Amino acid sequence: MNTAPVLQITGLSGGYSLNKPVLHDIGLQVQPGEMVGLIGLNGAGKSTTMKHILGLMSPHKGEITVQGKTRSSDPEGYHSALTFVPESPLLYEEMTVREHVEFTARAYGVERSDYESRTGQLAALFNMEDKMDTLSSHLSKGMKQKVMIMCAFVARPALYVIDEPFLGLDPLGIRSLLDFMLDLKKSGASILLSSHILSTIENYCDRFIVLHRGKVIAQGTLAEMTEAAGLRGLNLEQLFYELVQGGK
Ligand SMILES: Nc1ncnc2c1ncn2[C@@H]1O[C@H](COP(=O)(O)OP(=O)(O)OP(=O)(O)O)[C@@H](O)[C@H]1O
Repeated sequence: MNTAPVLQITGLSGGYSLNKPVLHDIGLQVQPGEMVGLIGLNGAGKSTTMKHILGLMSPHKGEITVQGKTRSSDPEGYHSALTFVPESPLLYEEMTVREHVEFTARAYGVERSDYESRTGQLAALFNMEDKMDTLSSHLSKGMKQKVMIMCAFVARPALYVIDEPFLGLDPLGIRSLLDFMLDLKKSGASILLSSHILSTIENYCDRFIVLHRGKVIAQGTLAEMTEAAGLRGLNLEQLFYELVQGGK
């Protein structure tokens, strides 16, 4: 069956100044119900790609569509079709955990009953039930990251963009997050996930995109990428090492 991609990036070049692009002709897709791992060394361009998807930066060239919409053709439809977990938590110090989650739910037009059941489920899943009425400034680093995750998951958009979510999470939190993402995927959601923890994401992502110095140097399933590189049998970490060392 030929399905339309939820996220499609075509010929994207972009960066922080016009005369110094960081991304060079990026092309990638994420299909419905797919979890795709975006991997690359520090500075490869993963967060910059995500900032372009979120509309925090404008492409120098190329196009990004989410469910067939661009930011310029349908800004509201585009933005309501995705949520984001940033690499570092960004919270309002004077707001409680519950207020953050409620604020996000309202922004995404989540029904009250859905908000209540999802919040209860997420609080239990991430072991945050006794912190729901705590000010964010009184939370630990890992708990702050959990608030960002709960905010992204209280809405049910078509696409979740998740930037290195595991840092700071305890082992139970990491497992809960991975299992929750698998459930979302089964329900048809699409996930673009960046992480350096390759041994963890190897078993969870359907496909991978390898970014190196702002270019896509490989993409596909692990089997497809190892086959294409003539390196069958390697695990993701071994293949990644070979690809980026070879690209030096
Ligand atoms: N605010 C900024 N202003 C100017 N250049 C930036 C800015 N943020 C990132 N860069 C540059 O853009 C390039 C890509 O950085 P980016 O943050 O996208 O990398 P990344 O793949 O997410 O890395 P990491 O794994 O360290 O998070 C780097 O060369 C970096 O120096």
